Amino acid sequence: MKKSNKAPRERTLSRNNEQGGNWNVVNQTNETFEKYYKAQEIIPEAEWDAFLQAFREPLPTTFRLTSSRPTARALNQHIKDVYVPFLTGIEYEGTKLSPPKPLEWYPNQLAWQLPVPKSALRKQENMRKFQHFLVYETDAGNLSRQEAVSMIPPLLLDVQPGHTALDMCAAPGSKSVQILEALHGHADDAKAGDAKVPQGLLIANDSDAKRCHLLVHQSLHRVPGTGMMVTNHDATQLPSLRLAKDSKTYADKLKFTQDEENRLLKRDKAKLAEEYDGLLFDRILTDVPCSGDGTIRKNLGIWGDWTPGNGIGLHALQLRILLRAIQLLKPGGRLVYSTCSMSPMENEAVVSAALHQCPEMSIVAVPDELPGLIRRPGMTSWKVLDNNLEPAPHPDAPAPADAPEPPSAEDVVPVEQDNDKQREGQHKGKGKANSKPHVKGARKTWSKTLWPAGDEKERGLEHCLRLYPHLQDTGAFFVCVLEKKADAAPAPVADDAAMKDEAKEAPSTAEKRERASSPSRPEGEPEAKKVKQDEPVPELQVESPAPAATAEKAEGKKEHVMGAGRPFNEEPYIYLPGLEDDQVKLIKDFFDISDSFPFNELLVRNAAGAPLRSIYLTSQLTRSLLLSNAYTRMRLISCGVKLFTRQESSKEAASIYRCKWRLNSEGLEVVRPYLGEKRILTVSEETLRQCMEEVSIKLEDLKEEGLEARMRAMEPGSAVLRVQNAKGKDVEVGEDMYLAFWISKSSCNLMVEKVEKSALSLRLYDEDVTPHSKAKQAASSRAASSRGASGAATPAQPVSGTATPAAAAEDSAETKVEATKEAEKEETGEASVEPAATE
Ligand SMILES: C[S@@+](CC[C@H](N)C(=O)[O-])C[C@H]1O[C@@H](n2cnc3c(N)ncnc32)[C@H](O)[C@@H]1O
Repeated sequence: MKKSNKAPRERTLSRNNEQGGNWNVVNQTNETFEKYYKAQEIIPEAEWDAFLQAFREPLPTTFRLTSSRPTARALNQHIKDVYVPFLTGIEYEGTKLSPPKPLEWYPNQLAWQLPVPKSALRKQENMRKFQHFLVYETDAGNLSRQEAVSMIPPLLLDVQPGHTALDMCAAPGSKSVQILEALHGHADDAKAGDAKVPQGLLIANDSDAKRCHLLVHQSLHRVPGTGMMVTNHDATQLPSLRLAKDSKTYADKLKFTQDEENRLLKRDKAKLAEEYDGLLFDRILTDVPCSGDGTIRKNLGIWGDWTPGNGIGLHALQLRILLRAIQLLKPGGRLVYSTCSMSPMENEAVVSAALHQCPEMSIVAVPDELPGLIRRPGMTSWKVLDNNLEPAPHPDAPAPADAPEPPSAEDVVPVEQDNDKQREGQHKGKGKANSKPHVKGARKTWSKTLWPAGDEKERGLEHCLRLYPHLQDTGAFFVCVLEKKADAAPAPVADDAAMKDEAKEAPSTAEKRERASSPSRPEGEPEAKKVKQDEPVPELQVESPAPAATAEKAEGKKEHVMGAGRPFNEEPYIYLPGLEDDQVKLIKDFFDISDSFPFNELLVRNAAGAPLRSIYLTSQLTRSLLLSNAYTRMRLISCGVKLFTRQESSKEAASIYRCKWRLNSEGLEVVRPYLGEKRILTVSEETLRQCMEEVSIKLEDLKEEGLEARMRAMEPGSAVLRVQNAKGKDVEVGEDMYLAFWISKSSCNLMVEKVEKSALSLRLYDEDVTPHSKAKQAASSRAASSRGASGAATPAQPVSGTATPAAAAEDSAETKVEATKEAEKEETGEASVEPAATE
């Protein structure tokens, strides 16, 4: 690992401004942190210095390729052929850099590590090309920048194509993307001629609605999945979804209406069980909100904020989330519990308490999975210490009157380990989670579940994985793989079926009952007993306010009420009547789509249920779910893949096009195996380059011989460009490349998002030849020359915590705000693809 040249215990907090000022320095020490973890003996004494020193080093840059994409292999080769030599020998802070190397434990070596922080990529002129490569390929969905340790939980989840998977706390979504990739299968495993919409299901859930939208636009849009749904629930109260046993139940339905939901409300359980199963999952990820001290290498503010109470405050919420996950897991199913924290209060204590309450669960030892990954065993004993590092008062022992109260989640702001924007100095914990001194009359006791039960060895707690920064130059992480006995009691039908439409109605009696008995048990209730399948968790040994309140407060939105009763204003998804719909019929005919395409799984998103702007595709299972549950009860934020968008054009131009629907790039992969040759144009690499360089090309200007005639012979409208075995400057794509295209009466153009086009250009030609990039370059040189002419002075030193405009611009690219905006434009019909040529 590269050692920093700076004073060992200080690091620049804010991004350096490009003019070279250092303006804020963090003291990277915290005596309580050190004493606490020493007392917990989380690391052998001999490793202590290396452990601590590693936390003070900046985190290397890591990224992984989208394994389900056909581009994965070629792109990996491109990195080896182009970027490894390019980065070899580059100097950073006076030291020659070692080039990127694959993470040896990552399957097929599709993940990479570069021993410089992300901020260095931004700052260093000679690394910019690589930085642009990362930004563009990320936006194009071909790679994800993600912390190395954060890649581990989804890998250990062992998701297989066809599984039903649930990600309980999913935003911003890097792990959901990995799960989706696994559901789709590795691109190399796909057989030629495979013409199948991938089956399987991922429900990615998060309690924060804004973060759910981020999840859709920043992450999931990169790996479009027909079996993908995003929901917005408090994970401790995630409703059990119904699944009709017989597809006849919904055969004629296009929408599950509120009336039907209300009718179901009146059914008794037995009748309901005759018709519906409760949906259970093969795989569940619980990457719970946590205090996040494992991210201290990038969240420098934690150095100042850290207290033992931060971890203790979230223990109750974490346990409730895990218990709800266990209820929703299929017998024989696998569950991964993970945090980016090191405190045993958030890790082993949570797992141990869940195992005690759920004897059908056990820890899976995974020593042979991810060979090459250096891990340390889970702890089998630990101490519960208050903020003064004194033993906390056990609830069974008489506590002195001045004993401190336990910290609660209200006082902690969880850290999101995959937030691209580093919270340097902005960690909001601010050390608030201090165990409060006892206030007369309002005494809270410490939860028993914080303490080891004494049988941690027998329960196999050492099979948990602890990842530490000095082992492989990563952040710290905790991962536990659990499985449910195959012969565990089968789940009864979802008994929360009686929940009413949360958007419009006051909570029903059933809801109130559910909430009262759900994992948010208020303090003072009796001891826990075995949790039964698919019932709200009845009794837990946890003490803290209801999670609905705690999680939101933890997110800093005190007025916001989570869960049932919270407003829900999303548009409904409604299925089209398949080939009975005129527009679907037209699309089938125009694109020559084969009869085997699942036309009944096409749906739209508007209350009228009409194909107005976009047409989506879901998997069969998603369709069954949507037709078995009111979407408001599911709190469905997003689902499926957008396949077709109506191309708006002037009235005059519109008369030219018989079919105004264009194929979306994101849906092309899904629909392509079903397309006949009618709308596919095979072109040369020269034509591809010409299309990349120009916004729109007049047909007579096409250089490829005979191409103009071929295009004129086609009906105007959406088409697909095929470049066979495309080769670029240094790269052999090795696959046929398919790109969305538009042919008008006298011109044509690619229908590919600007960023995706730039990514492709960089990969093929080693430069961005797109008009978008040329325009940007021209604008920046105009700006530079006008600055030169006006003799502008060096900008004033920015105040602490703000970034220079250049850094801010890079940031926004990195946090993909732009991508979000683009995606939103797509939603509103303002497509970010190059406009179709007008007539
Ligand atoms: C550690 S982050 C998850 C990171 C995510 N798995 C990833 O890889 O991108 C924790 C997430 O839990 C969410 N969260 C907090 N309380 C929750 C609750 N009660 N139910 C569901 N999600 C919750 C937060 O909004 C946050 O997005």
